[in-house]
Amino acid sequence: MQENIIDLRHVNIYQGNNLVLQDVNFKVQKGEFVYLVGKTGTGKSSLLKTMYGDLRLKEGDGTVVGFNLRDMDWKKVPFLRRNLGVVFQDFQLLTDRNVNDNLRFVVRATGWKDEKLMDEKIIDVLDKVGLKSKGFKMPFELSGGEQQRVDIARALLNSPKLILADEPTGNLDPETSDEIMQLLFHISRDYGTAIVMATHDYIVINKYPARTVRTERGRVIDNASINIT
Ligand SMILES: Nc1ncnc2c1ncn2[C@@H]1O[C@H](COP(=O)(O)OP(=O)(O)OP(=O)(O)O)[C@@H](O)[C@H]1O
Repeated sequence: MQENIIDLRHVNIYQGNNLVLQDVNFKVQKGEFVYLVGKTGTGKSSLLKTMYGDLRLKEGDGTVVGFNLRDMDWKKVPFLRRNLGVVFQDFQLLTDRNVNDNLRFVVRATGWKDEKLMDEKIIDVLDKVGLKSKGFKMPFELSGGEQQRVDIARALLNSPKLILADEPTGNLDPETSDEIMQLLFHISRDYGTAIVMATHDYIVINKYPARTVRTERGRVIDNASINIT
């Protein structure tokens, strides 16, 4: 049976009083990889924010990783966040501590108590992103690509069924973007993690084809042709 990791039905998304996207119908299944494209300001980030609980769902119905966004108490947002990973363009690592401590900060904040299990998990996610030997490095000692890998490792800490990535290759050179794409596709394929990735990078999409969804004139268009920009 197909498992919907995301299921939005007739959702209207607002920024303040402005309707940014209307009548959004969007489903993503287990392990699926989906690109989210669209001109700047058309609502890609707003759609992602709705799915990770940063924007409240006021109209329509939606479930993400089993959480009902419509009826969700704000207090439940941290629980939603524990069940999905978010990756940003600008990495957002804590600059005053090393990689291990960046990851430890997140596992502690999400309720882990057992130090040994925490250490094992940190080694596990660093291994998954190819950075097992870099745990003691400070963020400034890492390249942009390595910092993005740490950000992805952080997103993997709670073994999520879904990763939402907002332009994860936006700050990277083409070769490093390529490595990050290979890593994201590997995570999706081999761990069954659904990934929704907002991007402007058509070179990446052409090289790593997948279902593409576009925000345009207040709508979300599924299976969009990537040739129309
Ligand atoms: N915090 C906010 N308050 C008010 N309006 C906002 C806010 N954030 C975004 N908007 C508006 O909502 C609309 C959609 O913005 P959004 O950031 O979702 O677009 P986007 O497609 O992700 O753009 P980009 O490709 O530049 O990241 C834009 O008109 C933007 O100005």
